[in-house]
Amino acid sequence: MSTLKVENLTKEYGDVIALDEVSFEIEDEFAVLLGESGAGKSTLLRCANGLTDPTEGAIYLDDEEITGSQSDVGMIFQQHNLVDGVSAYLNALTGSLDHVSLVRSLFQWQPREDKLRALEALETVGLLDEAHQRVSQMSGGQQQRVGIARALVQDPRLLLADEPVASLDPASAETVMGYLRKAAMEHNVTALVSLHQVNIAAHFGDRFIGLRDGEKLFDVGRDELTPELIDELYGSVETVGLAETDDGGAPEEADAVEELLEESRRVEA
Ligand SMILES: Nc1ncnc2c1ncn2[C@@H]1O[C@H](COP(=O)(O)OP(=O)(O)OP(=O)(O)O)[C@@H](O)[C@H]1O
Repeated sequence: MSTLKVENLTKEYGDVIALDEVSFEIEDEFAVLLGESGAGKSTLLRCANGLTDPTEGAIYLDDEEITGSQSDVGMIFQQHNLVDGVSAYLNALTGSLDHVSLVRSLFQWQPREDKLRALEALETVGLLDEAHQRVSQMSGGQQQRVGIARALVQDPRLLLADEPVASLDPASAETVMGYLRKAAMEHNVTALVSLHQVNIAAHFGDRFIGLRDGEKLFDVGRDELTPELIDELYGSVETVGLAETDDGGAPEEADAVEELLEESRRVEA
């Protein structure tokens, strides 16, 4: 159970305003950051992870201001950032490196509870049977699941993921997102995930925050994410490469999103 509060967050890089007074609060939710390239998604996640200092405003995790890298914030990257030559298990174990050094983890001189946590995390992402496989021999989707396990071993209060499935094929992307959501739910962790793929976002998110040119365009729940909002967020159809229907009506992806949303509402009803 955790609350992430983003308060009037502004980040400037010289003349570029990457984030402009963005505010929202998420609590025990699986929230998705949407927006086209350059909208400010990565900058917001970097501020939430303490990797970047805001120019103005602040981010709070359970009322404590985030000021610098925090061990209770787990981060999942697009390029898994794993150690290739070693097993999934040892990679997961490195999630607890705030407690002990890399050398100790490689020689497995690690507390028993950390080892158990690494195995439990691999089980959460469906990789317990592959624990001793080298990550270099795993698929991109499996590697990303190891990345999720590693973040879980940190025992985080907040999970952040920056385009975690951008480099995966659609089927693997769905699988990885399923495990990411399961990981957040099972561990009661608030999650903030940036995604390009609107259909995947609609399938997995509880909450959607749309950024455009560094400003918050919307902050809506599952029932309120409409094709019109998506259109407004991405501007022209060409911008996101969506196909327009023959009659010039709603883009095909917007229709697909609406269908997905209806389906998830039916399932929840
Ligand atoms: N270190 C930096 N120095 C200067 N400008 C930066 C830096 N990082 C980001 N920017 C600028 O800030 C704006 C927001 O970038 P950001 O990477 O947060 O967007 P994004 O939504 O994550 O885009 P993408 O989906 O392409 O990663 C962009 O105009 C970008 O060029």
